[in-house]
Amino acid sequence: METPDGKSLLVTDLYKSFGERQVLKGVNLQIDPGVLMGFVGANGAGKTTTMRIVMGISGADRGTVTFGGSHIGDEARANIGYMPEERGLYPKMKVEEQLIYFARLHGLDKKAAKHSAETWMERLGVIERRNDVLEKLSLGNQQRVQLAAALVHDPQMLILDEPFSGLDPIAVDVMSGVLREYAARGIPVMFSSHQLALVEELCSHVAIISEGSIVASGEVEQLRSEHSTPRVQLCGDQRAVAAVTARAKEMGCSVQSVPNGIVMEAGIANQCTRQMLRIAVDAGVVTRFSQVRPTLQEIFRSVVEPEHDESQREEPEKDEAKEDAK
Ligand SMILES: Nc1ncnc2c1ncn2[C@@H]1O[C@H](COP(=O)(O)OP(=O)(O)OP(=O)(O)O)[C@@H](O)[C@H]1O
Repeated sequence: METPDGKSLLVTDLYKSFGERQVLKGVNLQIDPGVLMGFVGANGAGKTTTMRIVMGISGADRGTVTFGGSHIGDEARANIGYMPEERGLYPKMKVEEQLIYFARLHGLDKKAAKHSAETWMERLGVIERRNDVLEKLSLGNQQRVQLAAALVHDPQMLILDEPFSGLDPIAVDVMSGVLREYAARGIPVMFSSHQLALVEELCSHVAIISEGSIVASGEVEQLRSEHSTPRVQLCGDQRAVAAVTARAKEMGCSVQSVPNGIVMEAGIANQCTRQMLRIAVDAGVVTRFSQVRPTLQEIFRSVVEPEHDESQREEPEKDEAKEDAK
């Protein structure tokens, strides 16, 4: 495999409307070499539209996309491994034949294409299905082949639209391992997902899109500190928990129950954490006293208003004349 030359993808101020409906309203993204970025947002927020514009499948009304500092064109896109949401393989073609075909399309010679196809079929656990037509495979296995098709040409960047949807836990591990490995090699990786816990576990960076605008982006750790209300968790026996709960309530501190304990907003509690701990220890047994870090789900909820979640609305009919059919 070639050494990547460290290119970044930069998306600047993308706008896109479908008819009267403005679906992208100034999307900005930067994915640097080695960054593994989760692209998250409610249904209809604009993830697929953004990725399709990057890949040249759909055109932007305004805005630019550069890769390695130059305006992105067909040549640069040929170096991107892309997994489209609608997938894009030939159902009646054999797995191996199909992978060799995609590798050849990207310029690999016959021998290199066969070698790469074999490597990825082996790595992704579909080598035994190499002579089966794609449609005979389970959906999860078809997705593994789809990933192989995005990787056979040794891309310099990965853009994957919901690569984890419908995968079993083993396939999730395989997919996660491959994405981590690419990022570790210095290749920028971006994928969309609704599985926030998975994104949180896997990604160094995250971008949250809501109603066509990026509402939060950056390193996951940085977002945690930017979007958190300081909170502390206290767990212990019933007496310890009851004593602290009573004191926290007296102080007007918001308290939430969790198994074997409580979480307090630290705004007030912070000033008297030692006092709280002493009250708990004096009253009973304390098994845990720690700061609570917000999950990606909580950050997501805090930046995406429920009314912006299109999954809670009626979905309007999509334009029949899909742009990619042009
Ligand atoms: N070709 C099209 N014609 C008309 N509207 C479209 C077209 N493509 C997308 N849209 C609309 O644009 C909005 C954004 O869609 P998009 O597929 O980018 O969202 P998404 O964030 O990927 O959603 P999901 O998580 O559900 O896949 C939606 O309201 C969708 O209905």
